[in-house]
Amino acid sequence: MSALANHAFAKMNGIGNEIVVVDLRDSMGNLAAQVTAEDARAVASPAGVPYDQLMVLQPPRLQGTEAFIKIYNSDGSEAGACGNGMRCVVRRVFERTGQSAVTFETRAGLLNCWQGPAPDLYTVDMGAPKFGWQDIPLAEEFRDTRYIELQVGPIDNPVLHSPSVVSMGNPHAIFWVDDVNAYDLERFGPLLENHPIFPERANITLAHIVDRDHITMRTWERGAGLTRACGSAACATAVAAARLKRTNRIVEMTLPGGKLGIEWRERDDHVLMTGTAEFEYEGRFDPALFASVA
Ligand SMILES: N[C@@H](CCC[C@H](N)C(=O)O)C(=O)O
Repeated sequence: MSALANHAFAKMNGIGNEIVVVDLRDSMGNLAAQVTAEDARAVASPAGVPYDQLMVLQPPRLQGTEAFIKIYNSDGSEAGACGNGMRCVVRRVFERTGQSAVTFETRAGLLNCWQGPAPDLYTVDMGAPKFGWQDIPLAEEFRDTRYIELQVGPIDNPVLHSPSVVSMGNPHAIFWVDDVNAYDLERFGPLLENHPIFPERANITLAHIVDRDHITMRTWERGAGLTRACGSAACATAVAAARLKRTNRIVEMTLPGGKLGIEWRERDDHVLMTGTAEFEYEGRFDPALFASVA
């Protein structure tokens, strides 16, 4: 029987990024480790609960942390980081415990989170970006990852080309464009996500630099497809733009689902993401969902 059968969940969203939060810390103990890719896909099936990321809270492995969080994409793959999902988890934990600052562990490392500058805002320290080609990872050496040689469309007139690449605990490619809505991201997204240059696939973003303090963007998420928001992509895009000296280190990001504030902090290289998190509804997973994967 799946660890998720009959278990409580909360459906939330982080500026439109569809998130399901499941807290397996108390009730399931070591069964928590047994949530599988099949379970995650079953939850995302038409009879389940729609989501881009499933955030599974497991018992903490390190002293001083609130939980170890496993992050699943709707295709069942695991993600190292999910900024919008983290804000949803943080809101849930703050509301239940009255805390205003907390540390979680994810596959990408420790994440400090705290109440933002207004009651409905949550800040997540997403850690330091990585730029080395092996860290992203890329399939071959690129010394300068501010722009890499990659294009789609005719060789002499590419539709999209020369993305910046960044790891924010997960791989991101950012294509700089004049109008983020002028491209068929549902068509190009899967091609680029699965391009052989990205051995672990990649999240694909179209970004337009409005001015030194403001960027608009849309993202095709690895393992989840077109989303209304991707927090780690917003961090990666802000960092990539600042690295190109085209923006300041504090920027406002406009995504289809809303706005995020991003600061690439000078003193420790960490990226801070601030935004809202919305509760939608809660329920229990129907065990029948998992019957075929039992
Ligand atoms: N929505 C997330 C990122 C999700 C992870 C991504 N699809 C991956 O597999 O890398 C966010 O808000 O950061």
